Amino acid sequence: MSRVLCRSVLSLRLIRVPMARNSSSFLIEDPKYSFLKELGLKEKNVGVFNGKWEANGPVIQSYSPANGKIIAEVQAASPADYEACAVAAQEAWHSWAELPAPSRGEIVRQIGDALREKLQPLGQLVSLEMGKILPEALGEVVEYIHVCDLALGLSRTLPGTIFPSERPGHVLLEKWNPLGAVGIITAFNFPVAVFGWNSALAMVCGDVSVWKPSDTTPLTAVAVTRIVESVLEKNNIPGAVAALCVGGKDIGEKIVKDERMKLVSFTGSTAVGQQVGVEVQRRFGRHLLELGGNNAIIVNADANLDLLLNAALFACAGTAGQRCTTTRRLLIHKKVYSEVVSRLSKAFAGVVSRIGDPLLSETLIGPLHTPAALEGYKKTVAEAVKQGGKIEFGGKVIEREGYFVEPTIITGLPHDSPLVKTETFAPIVYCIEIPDLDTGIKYNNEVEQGLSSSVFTENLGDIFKWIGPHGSDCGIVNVNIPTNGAEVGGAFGGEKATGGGRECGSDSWKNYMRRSTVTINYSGTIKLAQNIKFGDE
Ligand SMILES: NC(=O)c1ccc[n+]([C@@H]2O[C@H](COP(=O)([O-])OP(=O)(O)OC[C@H]3O[C@@H](n4cnc5c(N)ncnc54)[C@H](O)[C@@H]3O)[C@@H](O)[C@H]2O)c1
Repeated sequence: MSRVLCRSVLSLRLIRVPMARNSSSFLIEDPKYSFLKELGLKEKNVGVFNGKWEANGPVIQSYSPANGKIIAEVQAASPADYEACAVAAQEAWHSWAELPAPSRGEIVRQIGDALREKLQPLGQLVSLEMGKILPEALGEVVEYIHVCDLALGLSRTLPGTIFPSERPGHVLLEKWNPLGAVGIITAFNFPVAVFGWNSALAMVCGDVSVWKPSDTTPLTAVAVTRIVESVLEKNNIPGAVAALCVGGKDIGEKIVKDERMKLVSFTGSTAVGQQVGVEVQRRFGRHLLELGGNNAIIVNADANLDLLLNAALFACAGTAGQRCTTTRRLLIHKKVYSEVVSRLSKAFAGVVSRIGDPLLSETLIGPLHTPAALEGYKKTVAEAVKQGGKIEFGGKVIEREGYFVEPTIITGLPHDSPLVKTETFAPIVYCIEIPDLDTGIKYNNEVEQGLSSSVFTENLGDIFKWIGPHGSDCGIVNVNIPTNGAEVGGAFGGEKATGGGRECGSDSWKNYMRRSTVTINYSGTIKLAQNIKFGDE
């Protein structure tokens, strides 16, 4: 319910206007934000890159959620601009796919280095435009750098298996080839990393991409694309290998329906992802879905509570609850329930004074991203109270400029209430008492989403139960760490309504390639498999 409301209010934020005449009040002109110019951003930016920067669509004003002020403007894509991107990307694919994978890896390595050079200003931009605190924003850029490193190694190790053939004089092997053009649609909350996860692997696999970022983080997308462009240009590679198409739902829908986009990698809400999945399937395209989460930590009776509380503070309140992996449910053993709720409330109280401007070093929690998210938070808190929930801590919007709320702990709601089973993208955690681990696992698994989960325990047997067939049904199954903060290397993604996609590590490269099973006969005679005799031979 709150998601629907969020979406309708969000659209109010996307004020599409003619280019503003008097733009002197834009934050980009404030020397405090000089890092924006270090990234090549201006008051008015072009949001479409197809090898050339040209856009004819509506103008989007990008706001800082910390103060509601306009940072700068970005001209988004028109339908014709999208078409130009798709055509240019396809054209660029021919030469890109012919480059040996290690040469493509070398380009991705250089992108990693170019990101290292711009780490600080790019992190600052993410912090200003998305609202996460600077250390987390820098971490997000570092994730892109790490995935470039991973992709570089992959470019020299992309496998292909040879199987023993049952036929003499035959070779049976698997050959992996690039897909072609890939559409990448990303969410607001990881405006750099999620593109990086997809782009770096897709590039070494020999694919080109058309990226449609969230229309509330368009400046970050322009800055990232400029960094990638600088490397492509230096190496005489067509820019459309990494095309950018800033836009809203309209451009997203074009990508989803476009048969030229062999894979659509979509990161966002479950509601939109479900439509995307169905539409892409309708044309028998491939999809990679990274959707919503409703993540739980189980606190066992024997949990190390110091460790748990340290983890839970970041997991529940960090990023103002705007990670897909944020902990939204704490399933706490009855023996330690009261202690955990009381100590967590104290920990939350300790960070309230450190909610504020995400660019300041003392800040631990920044704002929500939009006024719509603020409304979603208020609505969920009000509904929880109406349904008999108790606000143990927080529950209020902070009266100051920007979209700030208190991290919130709610007790007293049934484990299976619709509110508890819904992802509200804000720092709200429900505490639920459990009699034992089995019940905790049952509650963990009863929500529609299946992204991340964690148990805090010192018991080896419980750990193996948790990671086994009757344990957590999520894609990420942690022990004694928060549900959030994944590292590059392991596959990232979730089951059920989280979409089933995997990115960023392990064998997720397979998403970006097609597999051919090849049988080569060098025997000089035709032999059928299974020794079948056909005709009179
Ligand atoms: N599982 C993951 O890896 C992961 C990572 C980050 C965020 N998320 C999820 O994303 C959500 C928050 O992000 P959001 O608010 O930006 O999500 P959203 O679903 O509102 O938007 C995501 C993207 O889809 C585009 N879009 C909207 N309608 C579309 C349509 N009909 N067709 C194609 N594209 C369309 C948007 O413009 C945006 O670029 C949360 O649910 C969060 O859990 C998941």
